[in-house]
Amino acid sequence: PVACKKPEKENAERAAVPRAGSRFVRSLSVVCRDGCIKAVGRADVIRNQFSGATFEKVIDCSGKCVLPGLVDAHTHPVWAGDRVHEFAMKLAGASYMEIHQAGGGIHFTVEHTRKATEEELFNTFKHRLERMRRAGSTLVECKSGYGLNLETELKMLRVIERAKQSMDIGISSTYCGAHSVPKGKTATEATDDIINNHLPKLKELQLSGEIHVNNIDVFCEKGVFDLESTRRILQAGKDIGLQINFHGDELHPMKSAELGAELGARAISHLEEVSDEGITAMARAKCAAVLLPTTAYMLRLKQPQARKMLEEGVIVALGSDFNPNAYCFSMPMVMHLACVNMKMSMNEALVAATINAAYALGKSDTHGSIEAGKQGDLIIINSPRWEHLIYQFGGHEALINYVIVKGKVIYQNEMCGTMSSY
Ligand SMILES: N=CN[C@@H](CCC(=O)O)C(=O)O
Ligand SMILES: [Zn+2]
Repeated sequence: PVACKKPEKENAERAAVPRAGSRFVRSLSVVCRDGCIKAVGRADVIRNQFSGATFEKVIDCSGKCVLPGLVDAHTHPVWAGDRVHEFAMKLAGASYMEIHQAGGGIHFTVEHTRKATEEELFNTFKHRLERMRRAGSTLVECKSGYGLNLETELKMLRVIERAKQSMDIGISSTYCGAHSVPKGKTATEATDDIINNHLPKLKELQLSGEIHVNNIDVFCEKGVFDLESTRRILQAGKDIGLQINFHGDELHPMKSAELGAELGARAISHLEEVSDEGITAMARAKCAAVLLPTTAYMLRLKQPQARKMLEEGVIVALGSDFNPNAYCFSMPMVMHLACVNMKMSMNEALVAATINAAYALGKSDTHGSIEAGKQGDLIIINSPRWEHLIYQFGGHEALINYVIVKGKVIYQNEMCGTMSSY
C-alpha cells in the first residue's frame, strides 16, 4: 500500500548515488508525509511501525507495482505552431537540416512563438504537462529556445516559471537561447548577444527571484553553433551559476562530449555521433548522456551507442525530447524504443528514466527513486509485473493507475478497473 500522512516534522534529505541497477521488492509499503517519503519497506514491517497512525489516504496496491515517478530529462514543451506539414516532408525524404536551412524547422516555430501571447503559451504548455503526467512523468526538464531574441526567451522562461509555481509537477528549467542562429545574425553575433545581453538580464532576474533557471543549453551542431561559440556560451552560463546541459554530437561529430567533459557539464543530449574519446571523457567526468530515442527513430538517425556507454560507465539517462519535430510525451514509449533500438535492458531503461535522469538534472538527491527522505513522487502500475509499462508499447494509458507528486494523488486513471491491465 501507499499511504499519505499529514506532516509532523521536517524530513531529512538523503543523497542517493546514481547506479546502473535496481532492486524490486515484493510487498512494498510507502508512507509519505510533508511531500516526502517517510518510510519504505516490507509491508509487514511498515504495518507494525505505523500501527497507531492515521492516514489521509491509503491506496491498496495488491496486484499492482509501485515505481518512482518517471523523470523526463529533455523536453522543448513551450511553443506555438505545430509542424505536422514538415513530418510529411520528412516522410517524403527531406532531412532535418535541409528543412532547417530552408527556413523551416526551429525557425518556423520561432516565428509562431514570437507572435504568441504569454497566456496562449502557458495554456498549451499546461495541457502538455498534464499529458506528460498522465504518462507517468513527475519531474520534467523544460527548455526555452523558440524565441532566440531576449524578449521571447524571457517570455518562455516566465511561462515555465509560472508552471513551476502553480502545477503539481517538478520542473527543471533550461535557458536555450542558443537553440539556433536567429535569422539576420551570424553565429558570432548571436553568441555575443547571448553573452552580453541575455545572460546579464537572466542573472538580474535570478537575483531578484523573478525566475529560477537551472540549466544552460546550446545546440552544438554543424551550421548552428560551432565548438568555440558553444564553449563561450556554456562557460558564460556556468559563470552565472547555471548547470551545463546541452545538445551535442547529434547530426555530425563535433567533439561536443569532449568539450562537455572539460567544462564540467552535468549532461549532454543526443550523442548519436559521439567519438570513442568523447565517451571515455564523459565517463571520467561523470557527465550524463541523455539519449533521445524518439528523435533517432523519427529522423532515422544512426542510434547512439548506448551499450558502449553503459559498458564504459557513462551515466545513461533518457528524455522524450518532446518538441514540434518529435511529438511524443510518453516516457514509457521512450523506454520501449531505448530497449528495442538502443539495445538497453528493461532495468537499464527504467534506471535511465528515473534516478539517472534525475542525476542529469542535478536532482538525484531528492528525486528518481523510492527512498526515505526523497520527494514522494510515485506511479502505481495496474499490473503485478512492472515490465508491462515498457512491453505494452503505447499501452500506458490503461496501465498507469495513479500518479503521485509530493505524496498527493494528482491523477487517478478511471480506465484501471479491478482487472490488471494485461
Ligand atoms: N536538435 C535540436 N533541438 C531539438 C529539435 C528542436 C526542433 O526541431 O524544434 C532536438 O533536441 O531534437
Ligand atoms: Zn532538444
